[in-house]
Amino acid sequence: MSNGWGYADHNGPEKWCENFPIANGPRQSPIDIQPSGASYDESLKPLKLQYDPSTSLDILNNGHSFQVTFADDDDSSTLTEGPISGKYRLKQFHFHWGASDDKGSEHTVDGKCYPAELHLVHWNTEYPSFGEAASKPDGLAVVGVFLEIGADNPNLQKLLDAMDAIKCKGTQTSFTNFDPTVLLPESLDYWTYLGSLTTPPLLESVSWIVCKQSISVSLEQMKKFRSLLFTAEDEEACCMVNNYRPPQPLKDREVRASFK
Ligand SMILES: NS(=O)(=O)c1ccc(NC(=S)OCCc2ccsc2)cc1
Ligand SMILES: [Zn+2]
Repeated sequence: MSNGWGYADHNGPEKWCENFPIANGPRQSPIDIQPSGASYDESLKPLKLQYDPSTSLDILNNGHSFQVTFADDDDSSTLTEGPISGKYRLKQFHFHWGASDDKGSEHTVDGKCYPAELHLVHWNTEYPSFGEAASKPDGLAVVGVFLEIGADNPNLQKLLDAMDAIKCKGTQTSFTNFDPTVLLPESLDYWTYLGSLTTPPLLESVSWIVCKQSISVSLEQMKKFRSLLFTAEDEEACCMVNNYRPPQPLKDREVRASFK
């Protein structure tokens, strides 16, 4: 791929294996979650998410999605309990979404796609940094939350209001005092399985934690997501939509449920 990976026909998910052969590995993400095939595990603990809003730093259009980055130089914003051991620090959150409401999520549930999916990315403090953790089988933990078309979600509004400032690839702006807890659903029941980053470098280092309950997003709010561009200011504009990888083979993995 001449100009790096993306989501177009010439550089999208079907082509990633050319530069990232792990794309065909044994624990790739996302997957189609089949609730009837998931086994309830009573040993799974409730998720413990403790976020300090003062750790939010900025919001960036990285040319693949937009992400809010957090200060991760201490244990102010962490994920503990749940299916993981130890303490994982929040590094960033971002979204994946579609050009229309019938697609956009990365994980699916019995083949159902959601219009968008939120990923809260954490790294294991057993390791010195995100970069180090990203190459370890237990290095990362990502909490996934589905967005479903419904009522306007006021908790998304601060993000959406920042979109005009990060329309183009490489643009960023300050994004302080934001508590990502407001983006979580009421119930934190979850499915969990061992997988990977869903974008290159597709490293197989992620404990996936996918919430069963979705959060709402309105049609107007989805249009705002779709107003972002994959492209930089000096390039021909290309709308940032369909920035999702389709489900990958489950292979020899189990999906566990924290709920009956
Ligand atoms: N969609 S995802 O949640 O699986 C996801 C999360 C993080 C990333 N990548 C990040 S944050 O990369 C930072 C740079 C890096 C360093 C070592 S490996 C990647 C890619 C995909
Ligand atoms: Zn993601």
